[in-house]
Amino acid sequence: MTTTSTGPATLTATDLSLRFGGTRALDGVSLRLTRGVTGLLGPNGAGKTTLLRVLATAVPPDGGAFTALGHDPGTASGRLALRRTLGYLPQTPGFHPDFTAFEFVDYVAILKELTDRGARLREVRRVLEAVDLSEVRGTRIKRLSGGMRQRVALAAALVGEPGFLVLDEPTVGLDPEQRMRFRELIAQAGEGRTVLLSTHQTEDVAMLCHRVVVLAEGRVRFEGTPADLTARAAGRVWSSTERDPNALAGWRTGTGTFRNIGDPPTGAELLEPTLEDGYLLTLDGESAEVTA
Ligand SMILES: Nc1ncnc2c1ncn2[C@@H]1O[C@H](COP(=O)(O)OP(=O)(O)OP(=O)(O)O)[C@@H](O)[C@H]1O
Repeated sequence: MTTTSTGPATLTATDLSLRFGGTRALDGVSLRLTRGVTGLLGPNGAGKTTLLRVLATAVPPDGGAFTALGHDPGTASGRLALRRTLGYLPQTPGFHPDFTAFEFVDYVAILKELTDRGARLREVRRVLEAVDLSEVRGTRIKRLSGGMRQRVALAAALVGEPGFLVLDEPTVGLDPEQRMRFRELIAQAGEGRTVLLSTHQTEDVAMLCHRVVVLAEGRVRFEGTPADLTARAAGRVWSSTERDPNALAGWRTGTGTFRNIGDPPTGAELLEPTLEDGYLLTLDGESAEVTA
């Protein structure tokens, strides 16, 4: 399922910063995106949503600049051009619960300036079909399950074939089967498009992203391939029968042994690293949340 497309930069951001009072939500973020799905990982409060909102032109940065798909949102015309090719799935999509799935997506299509009624209705049907919601398109959103609502939000983001898709934790709250289905949809969306996907699920990144950015305290801690992030943990994951006090983090696994990350003692039984291990080590264990 992993998207492999690379190539020239479609988005380049330089030194983006944004403060909320005394909080530096973004503190000099520079990054480069290409076509395909890039994962954005980071602990709570790292600045992921803020970065996505800036890149989706929902809020201007205090400092720094970016261009996306050749458009400069620092100018009024560039901002408009970028918005016309943008699909944004925010963390809390603002549904009107009494709208049906069709009415909501149609409403978004109108906002996206699809003014020809026939073409617009065809496009709404197309995106609802793409996310497998054709059968419930006449159902009110308040009666849909959480997973279906997420798919309505994705359909709305896909209206008008955007070249740049910004997805803020789209798989949160989904059961494993729905999450798998959603990953397939995002992988399809990533073919030929630039997709930035914020998530807390390291498996989302391992299974579907060709690049990954790790953000912490408003700064980029890592930018590269999922394989590079995993490789950071090579030789730094080991098993033990008791909790190892020298480990940066350690947790008891289902088999009763401990999985530790950090600097292993001599003779330790090394384990195959995962992307999550590489991610936790990148955060240096400081703000990593490890749930066994
Ligand atoms: N509108 C706001 N007003 C004040 N502070 C804000 C605002 N939005 C974000 N922040 C602060 O900026 C920092 C980054 O928040 P942000 O929501 O971008 O993090 P996040 O990585 O998306 O977190 P999470 O994983 O919990 O969604 C946090 O300290 C947050 O409290």
